[in-house]
Amino acid sequence: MSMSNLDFDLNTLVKILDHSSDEIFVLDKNMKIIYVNDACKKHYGLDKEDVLGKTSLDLVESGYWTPSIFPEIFEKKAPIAVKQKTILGAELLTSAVPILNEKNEVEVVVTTAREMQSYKMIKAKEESNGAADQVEDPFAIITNNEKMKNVLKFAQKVAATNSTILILGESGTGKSVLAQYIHENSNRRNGPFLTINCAAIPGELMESELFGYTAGAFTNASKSGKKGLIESVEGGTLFLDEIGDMPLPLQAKMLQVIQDKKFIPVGGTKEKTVDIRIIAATNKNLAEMVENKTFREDLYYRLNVVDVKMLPLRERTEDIIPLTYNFLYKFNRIYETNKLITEDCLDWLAYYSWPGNVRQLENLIEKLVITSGDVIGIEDLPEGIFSHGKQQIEKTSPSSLNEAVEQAKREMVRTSYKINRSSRRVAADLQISQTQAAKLIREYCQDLQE
Ligand SMILES: Nc1ncnc2c1ncn2[C@@H]1O[C@H](COP(=O)(O)OP(=O)(O)OP(=O)(O)O)[C@@H](O)[C@H]1O
Repeated sequence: MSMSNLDFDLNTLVKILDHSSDEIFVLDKNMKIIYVNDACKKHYGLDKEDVLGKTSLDLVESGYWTPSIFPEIFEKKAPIAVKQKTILGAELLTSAVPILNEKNEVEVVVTTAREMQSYKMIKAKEESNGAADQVEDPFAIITNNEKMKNVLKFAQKVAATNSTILILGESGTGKSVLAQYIHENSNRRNGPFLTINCAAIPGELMESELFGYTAGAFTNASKSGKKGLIESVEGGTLFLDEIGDMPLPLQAKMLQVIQDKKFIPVGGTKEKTVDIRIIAATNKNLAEMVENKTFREDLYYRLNVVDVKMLPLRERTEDIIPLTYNFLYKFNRIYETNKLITEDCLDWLAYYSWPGNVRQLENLIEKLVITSGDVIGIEDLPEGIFSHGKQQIEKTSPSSLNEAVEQAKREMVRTSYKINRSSRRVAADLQISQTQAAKLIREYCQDLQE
């Protein structure tokens, strides 16, 4: 893209550079730092103002990073990449590229420094003897969607209280992840977090599993009785997943636990008190179940005091690509691979409707990491991904100007796509933006993928 196509001013350009997660800094011919972006703060703890105007030698001598890269680049006048360590302990992969003038002298040096995340992970894995999972925050919820960010903010607020929370949302949207997130953000975080899937425990077992039983409560009961799961969560959080599947008789007992923190074990007479917080989740329409008398109204209202809704993935499409990268990273680590994914593949993933939500995306990426070659391409994607919104394209002679334009557009996009096979190259070929190219490819070239 030529500069004349850029529709923004210098301030916007500076803003763009400041949002780069890589550090960018530029030196003049005297090794004086003439530009640096905001990433210098996270690498060295220095503000731009502390860096600009200094020479790189000043900063190396003050111990901000080591080793120095610049004397060598002025000598060799060729790009160099080295590993550096900063005063804050960040490990960087730093690449410097000299720009030479007509006399073959170094005019400026453009340097980028990127944190070596994967390197850190490998090291941590070696040091922790395989327990590398601790390095990553397992409770992080990835989202770029404003509504979901508000959900997280709200969840943080209610986490600090002791109130019961009902999480609603389709299957696979991350309800369990949110429940765990609330627990980790609450002052119960050092207590236990226990998930009970109400759909998975048979109805007749659920009562004794949850509430425990006294000695001789029923045939085959253990002689000494048994503590229930609810008691084992003392001081922590109980997550009742699929609460809509809890049998009606048990719902009354659960209501008492929520309201009074009290219950009576099966076969017992003495009430027990517990200090637990309850989070419940469902993908069912509880209000409808109340109407049909399959869910207790009083329990519904008690649960529904604080409710949180997880959005389906199709309503937060901006999360698809960050989640894809996250899962690719995760499974590359698990399977000790280094798979990459093509832009076109990402385009198709972003276009798909994901009826199984985040879980479906996660499962697909795991499968692709296991089964694809070094680069995951369109040919690795399952058929179903392309059938969403599929259009039947038939060739007919145009009966109006609009139709003729449409047909010509389609032909151009299809011809370009057959040759170029990527939205970036089609964009360059047809002189349109990549977003526009991706949209047109989706519209006109679906059959070329199959
Ligand atoms: N925002 C997210 N960031 C990272 N991983 C996520 C996110 N949301 C969901 N996941 C992952 O997606 C999978 C499905 O999430 P989860 O089990 O929480 O969904 P759910 O809504 O509870 O599903 P169900 O109703 O079927 O129990 C999990 O493996 C979870 O780790």
